[in-house]
Amino acid sequence: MIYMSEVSKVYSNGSVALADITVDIQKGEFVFIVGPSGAGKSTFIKLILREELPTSGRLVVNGRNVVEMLSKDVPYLRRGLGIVFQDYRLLPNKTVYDNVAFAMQVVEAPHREMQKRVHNVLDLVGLRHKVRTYPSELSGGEQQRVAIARAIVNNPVIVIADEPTGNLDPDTSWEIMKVFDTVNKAGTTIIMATHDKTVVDALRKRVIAIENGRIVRDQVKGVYGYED
Ligand SMILES: Nc1ncnc2c1ncn2[C@@H]1O[C@H](COP(=O)(O)OP(=O)(O)OP(=O)(O)O)[C@@H](O)[C@H]1O
Repeated sequence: MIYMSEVSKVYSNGSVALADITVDIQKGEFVFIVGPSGAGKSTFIKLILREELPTSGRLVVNGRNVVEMLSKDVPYLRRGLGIVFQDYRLLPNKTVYDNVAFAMQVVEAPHREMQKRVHNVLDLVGLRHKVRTYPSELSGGEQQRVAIARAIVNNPVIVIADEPTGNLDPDTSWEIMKVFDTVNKAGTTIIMATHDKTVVDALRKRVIAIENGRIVRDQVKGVYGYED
């Protein structure tokens, strides 16, 4: 699903964000990316999304060679990827329904199919009753559930989440993690960068630890491994 071979990323200011990363993530896996601030976690995610290109190395995402990909093919890559951010990034002037539907309009889905699918994913995240609500009228946890609904509405093969529980209290974080677990059990690969020790230690999923741009640990039923 995701294959990196000897991938390095040096930003134009000379900052070495990733060095010699080799990793293989299979379909259906749930992977936590952990490590200290500045270790390279966000850069790892940006390479998968092709927001940044590796300086060297090979990178294949969902069967596509990301390094040699033409710019015009990037939207096809991104259609197979769902993305969830720490700060939700919902459109404030659109309802819950429209925030989720918008992701399907972009790919020109037929109207009926869209309605059905949007209601289905809002059911899955437990927010069917909030379809007409605006983001400002929702709690942080509810906003994040809308963001997850939006990320999965087009049936992506991989969902990538960058600190999705970073702004949430522990109880709400658990609810969000349950939603991710349900999405994963339905077969979607999940890659999540996080500083949430409680969540990582409780779920015992694969843990990849990055420090100074290098993978220092890759555990099958891993733990967070840091004190913060
Ligand atoms: N656009 C950029 N230009 C130059 N250097 C960058 C850029 N983005 C990140 N870096 C540097 O690359 C290194 C890795 O940063 P990255 O954001 O990937 O770390 P991180 O593990 O996600 O950190 P955090 O947990 O704080 O989000 C850091 O030294 C950072 O300063």
